[in-house]
Amino acid sequence: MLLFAVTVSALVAPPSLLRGPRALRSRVTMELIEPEKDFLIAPSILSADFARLGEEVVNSLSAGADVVHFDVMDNHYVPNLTIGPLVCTALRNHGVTAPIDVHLMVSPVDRIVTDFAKAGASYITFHPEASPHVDRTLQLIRSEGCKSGLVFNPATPLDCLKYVMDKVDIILLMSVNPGFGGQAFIPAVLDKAREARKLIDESGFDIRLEIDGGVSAGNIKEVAEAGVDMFVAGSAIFRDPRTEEAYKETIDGMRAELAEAKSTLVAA
Ligand SMILES: O=C(CO)[C@@H](O)[C@H](O)COP(=O)(O)O
Repeated sequence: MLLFAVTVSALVAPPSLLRGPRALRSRVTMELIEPEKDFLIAPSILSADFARLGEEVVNSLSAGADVVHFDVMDNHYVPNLTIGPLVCTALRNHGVTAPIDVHLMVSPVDRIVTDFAKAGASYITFHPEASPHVDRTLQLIRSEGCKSGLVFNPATPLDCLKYVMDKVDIILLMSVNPGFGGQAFIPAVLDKAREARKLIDESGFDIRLEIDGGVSAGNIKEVAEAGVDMFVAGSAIFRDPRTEEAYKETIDGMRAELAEAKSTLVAA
């Protein structure tokens, strides 16, 4: 399993961030340091209680989550409308220091990238169908000091990846059709995960393989064994009772399954 290396260049604030306030600048650069773990768990705040968002995010992180998954929907690229850069800034101002993984389900993409970088995004991912110039958008994200990534819907092939492998830090496979939480996992995506894992390993680049949709303690082991190392889970984590203890129980259950997956992977 590949881990991200933290490079010196990744820690240097790009010119656009240097225009921002000093406090924000140091927070943003700090959050580019990824947790040194084989597997990352990223609760999707789409299923959080938005009336208590700061508290919900802090509880999920205290419960053992690694990354905050931040779903941005525009009611154009996907049939739902959620949150933007102001909410990302609000989470940073609330004291959230974990990496924020911004999943853009918006079209067009480019004009919102800088705003999210300034708001404290750590990763920014987008759908290739939503940007006419995929290579340029990936470069833009990195030039803003964030880790860049592409998102593939369940029926979207990975074809374009081979041309931009050197420009992605993360590949996100949707295991549901984007737009809503609480949908059932689409098993055909497991084959795509194996395909993506092969591409990553053959490329030699440090690239995370993330999955999003219908992930729970019940299927996370199988997903990890297919080569995934970053797991978004919304409704499996943010559910009643909405307490840190309940979130910890769920995340601990996922980690136990991941430990088993790791044994299988090491033995193979
Ligand atoms: O991006 C999306 C949906 O478009 C996801 O992040 C969902 O929010 C995941 O929710 P669950 O399927 O885990 O409930």
